[in-house]
Amino acid sequence: MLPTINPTKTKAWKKLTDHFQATHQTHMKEWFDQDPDRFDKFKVQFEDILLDYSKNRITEETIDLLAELADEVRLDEAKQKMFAGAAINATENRSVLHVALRKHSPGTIEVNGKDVMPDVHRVLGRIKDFTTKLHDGTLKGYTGKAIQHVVNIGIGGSDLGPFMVTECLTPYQVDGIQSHFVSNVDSSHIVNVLKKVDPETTLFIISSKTFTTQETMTNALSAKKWFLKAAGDEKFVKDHFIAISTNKEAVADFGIDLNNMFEFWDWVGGRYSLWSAIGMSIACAIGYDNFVALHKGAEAMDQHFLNAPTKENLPTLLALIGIWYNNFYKAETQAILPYDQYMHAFAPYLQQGDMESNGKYVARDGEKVTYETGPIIWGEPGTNGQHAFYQLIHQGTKLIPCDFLAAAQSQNPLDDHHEKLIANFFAQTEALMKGKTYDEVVAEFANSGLSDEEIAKLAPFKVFEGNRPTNSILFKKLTPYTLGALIAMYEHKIFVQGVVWNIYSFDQWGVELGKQLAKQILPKLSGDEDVTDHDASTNGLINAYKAFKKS
Ligand SMILES: O=P(O)(O)OC[C@H]1O[C@](O)(CO)[C@@H](O)[C@@H]1O
Repeated sequence: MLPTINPTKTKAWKKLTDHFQATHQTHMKEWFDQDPDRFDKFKVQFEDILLDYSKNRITEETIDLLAELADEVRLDEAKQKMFAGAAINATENRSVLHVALRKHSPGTIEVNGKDVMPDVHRVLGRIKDFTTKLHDGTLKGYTGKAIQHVVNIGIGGSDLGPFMVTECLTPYQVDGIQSHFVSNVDSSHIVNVLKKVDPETTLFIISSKTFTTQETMTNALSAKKWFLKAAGDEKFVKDHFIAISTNKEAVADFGIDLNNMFEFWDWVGGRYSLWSAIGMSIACAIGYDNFVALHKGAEAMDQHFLNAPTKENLPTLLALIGIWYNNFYKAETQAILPYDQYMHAFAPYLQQGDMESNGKYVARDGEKVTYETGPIIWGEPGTNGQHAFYQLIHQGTKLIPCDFLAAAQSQNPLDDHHEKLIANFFAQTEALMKGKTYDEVVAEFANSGLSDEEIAKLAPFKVFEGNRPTNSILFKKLTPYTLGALIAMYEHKIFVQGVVWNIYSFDQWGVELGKQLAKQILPKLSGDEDVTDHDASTNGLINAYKAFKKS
């Protein structure tokens, strides 16, 4: 169990509140002007990943006080507990061991007195055997043709992580294999995918921790029906359907041969499961060795997180800076802005990772918190975002801390595309920090031919306050290893924030009520009778739906 410590009652919190009052009106530009070493002071490099956090509204004292806060809430103890397999997910009485899934170095990790590592490596061995057969063409469909299409059917953590990684690592895709993902229960999703694949050469991976999730089970049944329409015999299902789950009975009930089931365990949270057999679709897409490289990057980040002091610790720094804005500046959101088209699914992935983990208003003692917890996560790849929502980041009324991410080496070098991309990244963070003063704007009008009066009218619209915070995360290349490290960095950032906010980051009770009510509403959508047993709005919507459907 993690201790219950209200962060707002710590000495550090009080000091941070005073420190905020003393510093929040200072423009970052002043700090840059005063200190030519500011970049060197506020940058950390871990292997090929550089974090520049100098363009934040912080001083060295801010970081000192945030580090004190981390100490007072006993962050180190919480880390040790997670890595040692303690049941820190107390509301479900479970360990939280995604770090065990990517542990390739020797050592044991025990859950209830049993070392989990042999099982982890046994399943990894099965993934290796399976994907080797897929890639050498010995995995055949019911007519003897080699498998060419891999369709992952899952949702939430059983989709977002594998989809994001597969997209990020598109350049590593194994020749001859095409990956597809189906998540939404909206039939358009599966119908569109099924149009692109051939039953003779398609493997369906049914990914669901519980194997009860409505969306996944509905899509899986539709896939099976579609397949049987072509194959004609249940005996062929075993050649085209595999299951990734913790629930053997449900997998068997669905009709999947248990030899085709790849297991994981209840100590793996859905949104932390891409490292487990849930990553089968990743290994199918990029090959087992690259899947292991992804693991190894994450494992290296795990060790860095566990051992590096706070001020050199990438996940911890990102977490504490996030707390500074969330709780003292009252920023409501956090933007994730990868300057990398292959990372287009990174922000949606982190939406679940972060918001399902830290979107909680109940503290570890069961009382309602009196302070802000998890931010709203959003974002799009640059430069597309620049032409959509950056106006608001630059000149809107809201403070939006942003993480900018990019690789120095392009996966597809072409003329000066990459230089232009990177120039935009650097320029945006510079503009957000510096802004543009009234005098600078007026000076730009020098040869415009406009009168002083016309200039004075226009100038206010062209002023940028600046002082808008960014983290810059620059890495050498988006390899499997580096991607693994980046994902683990964000996972641990989320962990640190949950520890400080005194909440349980590894349950997700907040998704249950909607699921329950959907089950109640479903049968009422058929039949002619008017529905009257919900609130007026819900009754009205159900009845309007039925009327539209009939008409
Ligand atoms: O893997 P499962 O059990 O189908 O669950 C899918 C997703 O549903 C949730 O339980 C809630 O949306 C997520 O936490 C999880 O990743």
